[in-house]
Amino acid sequence: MTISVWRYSHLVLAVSSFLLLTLASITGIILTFEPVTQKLQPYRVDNFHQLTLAQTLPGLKKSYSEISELSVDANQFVQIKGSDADGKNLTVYVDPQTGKSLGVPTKQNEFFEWVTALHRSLFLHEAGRFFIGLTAFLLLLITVSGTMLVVQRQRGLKRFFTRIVRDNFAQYYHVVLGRLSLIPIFVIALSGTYLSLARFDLIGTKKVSSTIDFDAIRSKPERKLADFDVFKNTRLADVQSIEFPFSEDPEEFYTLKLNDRELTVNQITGDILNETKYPTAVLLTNLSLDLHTGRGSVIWAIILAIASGNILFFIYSGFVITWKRLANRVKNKYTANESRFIILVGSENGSTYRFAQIIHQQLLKQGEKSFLTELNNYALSPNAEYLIVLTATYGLGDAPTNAQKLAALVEKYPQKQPVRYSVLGFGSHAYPDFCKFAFEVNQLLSRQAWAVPFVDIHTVNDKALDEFGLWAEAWSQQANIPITISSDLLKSPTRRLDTLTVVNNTRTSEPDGTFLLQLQPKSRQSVTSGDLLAIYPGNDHRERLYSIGIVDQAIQLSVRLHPGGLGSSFLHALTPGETTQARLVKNEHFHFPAKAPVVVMIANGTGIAPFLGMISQNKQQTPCHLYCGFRQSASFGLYQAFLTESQSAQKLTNLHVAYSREGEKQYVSDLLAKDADFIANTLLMKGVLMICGSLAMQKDVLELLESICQTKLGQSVSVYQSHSLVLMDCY
Ligand SMILES: Cc1cc2nc3c(=O)[nH]c(=O)nc-3n(C[C@H](O)[C@H](O)[C@H](O)COP(=O)(O)O)c2cc1C
Repeated sequence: MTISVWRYSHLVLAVSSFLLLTLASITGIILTFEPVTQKLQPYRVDNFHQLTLAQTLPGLKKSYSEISELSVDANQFVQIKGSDADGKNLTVYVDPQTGKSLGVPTKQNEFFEWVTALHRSLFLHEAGRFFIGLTAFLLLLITVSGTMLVVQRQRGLKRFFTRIVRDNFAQYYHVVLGRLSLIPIFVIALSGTYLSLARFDLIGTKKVSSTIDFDAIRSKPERKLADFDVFKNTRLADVQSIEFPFSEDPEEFYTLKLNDRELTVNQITGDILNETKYPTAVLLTNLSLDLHTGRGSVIWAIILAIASGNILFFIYSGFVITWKRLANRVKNKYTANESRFIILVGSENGSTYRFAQIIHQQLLKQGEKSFLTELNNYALSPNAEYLIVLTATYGLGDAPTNAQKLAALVEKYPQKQPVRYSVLGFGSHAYPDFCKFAFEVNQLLSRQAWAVPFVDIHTVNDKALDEFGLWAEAWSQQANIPITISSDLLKSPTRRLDTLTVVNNTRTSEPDGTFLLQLQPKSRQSVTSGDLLAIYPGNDHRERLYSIGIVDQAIQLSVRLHPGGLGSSFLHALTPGETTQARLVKNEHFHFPAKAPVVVMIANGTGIAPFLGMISQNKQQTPCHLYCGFRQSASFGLYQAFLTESQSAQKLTNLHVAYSREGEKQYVSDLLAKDADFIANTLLMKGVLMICGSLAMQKDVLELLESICQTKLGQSVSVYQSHSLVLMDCY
């Protein structure tokens, strides 16, 4: 069963019962004070549980001239009805050992009486009782569906009580308190339902009345009450009530209503004249009353009050959660057919929509036609040029509910024109399959003939605004459409620029125009290979990002000069000793893995930059294999000496180079295909593959990795991506 079935049932049940549930909870909380206040009355004797009828009845009979009935209530207060020496009727609480009067019972407090009537029947008699019974039943179903949701959220029954990942206040405490009060709420709901069924005689609670053989009643041997076996063996704690005989006639008898049976006892001989066990339904009704009202135990009454308070919180937090989800419903200005930008969202709890809205609104503000919808609404979009997918991951690395149909729809509706796609995954490292569904979507799109990779897949951990900002910058740079994430959304609104001094610039005239630039930040920076350097060549919003490697304690960039290119021309012109302003951006997901047994680096062109730094910093000599591709051997010349030296220093284990325009005319993916077994083994032993370079190379490599993973490991590459064993930083 999917998560949505439980979620929708939970919601529908909650919506249909919340008014009565609120009323029942409030009145329920008030009513739990009744047993607590009653228990505080001084009518209970200390050794109540040890007393037998043989120890108590003779004394009581002596103390009162006539007793018609003795009863023991849920508070274990003993009450007798009878008359005193003057023949005056009395009803008193007594000490069952001494017969001493302890007090006169008072009528139920009027306020409690009023609240009880409201709680039980809404002052509507039978109709009200029916609705209250129905509410108890709905609460039972809500508890069951809620339990299933927690099981799914926690990924199995075994992990039911393990740590809960904090999403937002309402959601977090809805689950935390739900788990804690699950049992008391279940008991409240089940006992309430049972009591209602019993009230409407839908459960056989009729007691079978006893028949007595009057001819068999003996009047000898006469015994004292204290010697009656049945009285010796019956504890006061097991008694509900005792009816005393009217007169001394042997045909008049004691009727003992115990907790589980009814006995009639000969008043002269102590013989048991009849014994009737109560049906199970009656016992269950009594148990339900104890459990539902907390009448027997102060501690249980307090637990019930807390659980009822929690029900009120669930009603509130449930509405907040639903409100947030509904608030994300989108009203589009343009249709999907006419829009140039299609933004598709996969979200379970709605937060991803907030991010999608930022992009959507920015595009609209700039006069672009943008259409925002959920992934399940994927369709043909004849004017689409850009497709942006923002999606969360749920369950065991699964699709959110509103994205489950995507794969089928993409197969069914291939776009007719090329569309540039970019996927942004939202997830949390608290789950083992980090952003798995986003990687799957990326994989799915990469297989479509019409889909052109535009910006490398990015991920956002725990809704981190800076990670979202990083993707937005990359996308905006690539599309040349300024997307500014407003200062109130990004926590670090003002860009803090660092001053960097140019240490070296090779400014080579390599055939493909590649050069190496080394920069030294003025202030000490915690920067490492794989991080990014953002430059602002035009001193305006236009930002260019470069992957950096740390070589000889300086920041090293590998840049290809594009004729007329804004960023590359700016960097190419920098001369040693000159200073420039730039921003260092942490790029945690592409750092050299601290614990991997082996690292395979895959690059083409200037994508080698971060790897040069990682190799240079590989002092612990983690086995490193570099697969890189260039157009011709001259392009590789820039790095050759460094890499040979690193091999001798055992910072680099193996080097594989492909040239696309010389010799065998190979691509980096051809080198990998030859070493398919090695690649599969690397993943198997939890080694890490890192890919940096062009998106076209990334697409080829991912296709190859998918087939290697499928054939040799029986898994999709997205599984390894989601476990951070395949890391990518492509552009
Ligand atoms: C029950 C549950 C399961 C989740 N499973 C995963 C998961 O397998 N992988 C992951 O990266 N994130 C997982 N997440 C985290 C969400 O994907 C992340 O919080 C996301 O930002 C939520 O987006 P939304 O509010 O739009 O649904 C899970 C969250 C919840 C509540």
